[in-house]
Amino acid sequence: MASSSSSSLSSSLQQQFNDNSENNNNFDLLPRVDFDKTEIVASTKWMRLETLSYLVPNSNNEMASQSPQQQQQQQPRPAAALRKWDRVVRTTKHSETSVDAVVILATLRHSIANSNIHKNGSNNSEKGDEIVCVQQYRPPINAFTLELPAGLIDLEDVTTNTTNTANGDDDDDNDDNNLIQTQEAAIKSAALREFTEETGYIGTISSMTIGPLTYLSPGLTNECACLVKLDVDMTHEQNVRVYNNYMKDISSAHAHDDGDGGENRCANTMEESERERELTTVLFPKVGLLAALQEYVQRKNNDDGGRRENVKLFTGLFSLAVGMSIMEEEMKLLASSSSGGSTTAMTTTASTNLPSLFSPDTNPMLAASSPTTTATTTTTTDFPLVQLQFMDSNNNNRRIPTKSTSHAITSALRTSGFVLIQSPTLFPWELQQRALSAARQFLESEKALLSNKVVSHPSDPKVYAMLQGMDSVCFVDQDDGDSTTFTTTTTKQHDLPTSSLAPDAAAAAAAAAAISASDATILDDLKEWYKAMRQTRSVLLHCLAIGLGMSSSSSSSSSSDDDAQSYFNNLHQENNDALRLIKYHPGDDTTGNRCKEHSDYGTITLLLNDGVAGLEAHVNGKWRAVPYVEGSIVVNVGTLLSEWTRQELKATLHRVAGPASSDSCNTAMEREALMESVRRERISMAYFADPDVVVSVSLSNTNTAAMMKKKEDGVLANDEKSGIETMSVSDYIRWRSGGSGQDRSGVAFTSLEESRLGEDGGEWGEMNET
Ligand SMILES: O=C(O)CCC(=O)C(=O)O
Ligand SMILES: [Fe+2]
Repeated sequence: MASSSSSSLSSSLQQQFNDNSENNNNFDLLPRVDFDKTEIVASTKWMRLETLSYLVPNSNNEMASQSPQQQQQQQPRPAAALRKWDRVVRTTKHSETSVDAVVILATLRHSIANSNIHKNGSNNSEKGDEIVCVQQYRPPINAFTLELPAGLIDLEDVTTNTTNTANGDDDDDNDDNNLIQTQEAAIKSAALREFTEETGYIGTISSMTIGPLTYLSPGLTNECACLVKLDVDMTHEQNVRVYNNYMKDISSAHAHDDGDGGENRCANTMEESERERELTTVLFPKVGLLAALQEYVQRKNNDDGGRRENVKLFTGLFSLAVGMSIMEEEMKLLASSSSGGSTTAMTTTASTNLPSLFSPDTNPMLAASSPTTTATTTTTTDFPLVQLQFMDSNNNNRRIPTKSTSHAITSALRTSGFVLIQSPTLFPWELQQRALSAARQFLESEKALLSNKVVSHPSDPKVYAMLQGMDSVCFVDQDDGDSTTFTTTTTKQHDLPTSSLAPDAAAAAAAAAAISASDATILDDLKEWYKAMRQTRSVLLHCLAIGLGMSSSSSSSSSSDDDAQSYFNNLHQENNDALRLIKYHPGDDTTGNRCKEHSDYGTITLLLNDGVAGLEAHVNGKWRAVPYVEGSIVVNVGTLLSEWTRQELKATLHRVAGPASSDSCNTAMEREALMESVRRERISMAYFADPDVVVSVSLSNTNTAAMMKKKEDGVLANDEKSGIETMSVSDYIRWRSGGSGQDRSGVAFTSLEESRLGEDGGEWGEMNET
């Protein structure tokens, strides 16, 4: 930039600069500090305030653009101007260029524990890696901060390592090498020590890398640090212990405030100074780090179970998270463009999200008291990913979705009927993995298979089980939806007895007994997921009421919040929701579809799967792969909600593709990718939100209405004119579930089948279940 400035400096001045500068001797082009002129303004045990004198070259550009003659003709002018600058220096600093501190980026490698499951008995095989952060009180800002663990480098680190590496050789090159090695060793030992002191974990150096010297706030101080990357090996006994304590803390925090998150106080390894700083460890998922941080900060600053904490972010951590989120977006775009999404328009990209992060009035981290107005949406326009964000609320523990979250979700459900959502608060990655693992274990447990809790699907290559209920969530016996039940029991009394849908405590106990006591945690994990999904359903229905403009006013008064909250949720008070656990068997070329095309029949469906590809939705005349994004779940609309909204929200056909659905593959490679996932087992969990059975619904779908009419014609007095357009939800569910309605087996219809059934009256027995 100032490439010609050296020519304007007299050689004596230049010499003076060189002599006076303790460092940067070889960088002629910089303004130079005259360290001899440094005034010490104030000094304490830890810090010094100094006023520096430095020289700035004059008018570089002007001089450079002139010819040598022009330059000679000009009046001599001072080549440089003297300037002052105040700075803070740590008294612990050894020299102008020595490193003050280490900052530690430590990854909890559950993935490493994976390959060693048998060694330590840890069963976190499904868990995603986590970043270790610390929260502590920082007096200068009178707030808590979330930071990467860090520590000052002690003189001890350097001297210990100097003696270790000194070899008596007085060769200059060797001295330099020794110095570098010494510094490196000092940095490593400081990083390992500080990390364990602050977090209790033992860092390993399998992927240890040391970054260059970086400057933390160069306008203020010459303080500098090296970033050290560490792994936390989760086969290490101490690490497992610290982690288990942390998880215990989290779940007791859960039990206490029904909230989320928790901290590990690591009391046993803590030094007095750390205790005074109220230092705690907090783990965040590596994938989705930015959203998780945002949510944590927002929650802490609002009301975390009655305790507001005023938490701020360390710049380095925030920058890291932004960088990682940019990378995640890039990867997602790559993934969706290479997995059949090539025909999908991709208009929303990471770059469009970033401005909102930096705008004080939209960013919850910058202005914790203002609600966010911009949702973070990514991936494709067909299947956007929305991070659920909530408004500030002084209503204890009530989560009010922001307008932008609500509009992003509603808009996706209007367009494709599908949306991906992420919320580390409502359904953290850790819980997802626990639930999937519990589902797998349940579906494979012999007792469950012997009981009628788990059944094989009559045509698709899968087994499934249903979990239902309110206070005592339990498994539902699966009989085969006896088709005769419907025709023989149909009367004018349309509403199903509530008890058949909400099993009682005795049934719950019986179901629980069906799996042995040692399997109790399986049931607990599944119930936890069920409850998380019930909360998520409630939030989503709140979003939809806001997004569809169902609240009475647009002001953010609590009454309109209540209106929107209850608009759809009031129709879901009986808790008829059901969670279906599904295991698709490993297939081959002869496997048909893993789940034939259908639309869901209820309000909304919340889908979690284990990442094995296959879910496809029929959007704009084409089958498109619904992307899998770690940490997110898929939401889609059922027919009832679609009907309620006069088809404003789309109940989109979807399927789990097998070899029979190669129409979605554009290339041989895509087909091979599909086959690769077909050959793998696939676990998914579909949470169906269903309305109360007493609700009536007007069906505008003529095929459905015609079908209903014909069905009723067969049983009831033949009345061609009445009851065609309206039926109760119970009738509708009964119709869609192929009989009794009790087992919610989820009979699926293609639109083709609906019309065929409409024409000829149809046969319940011909319908396939999803
Ligand atoms: O397994 C899946 O991913 C989808 C299942 C599904 O659509 C259903 O059960 O309704
Ligand atoms: Fe479905």
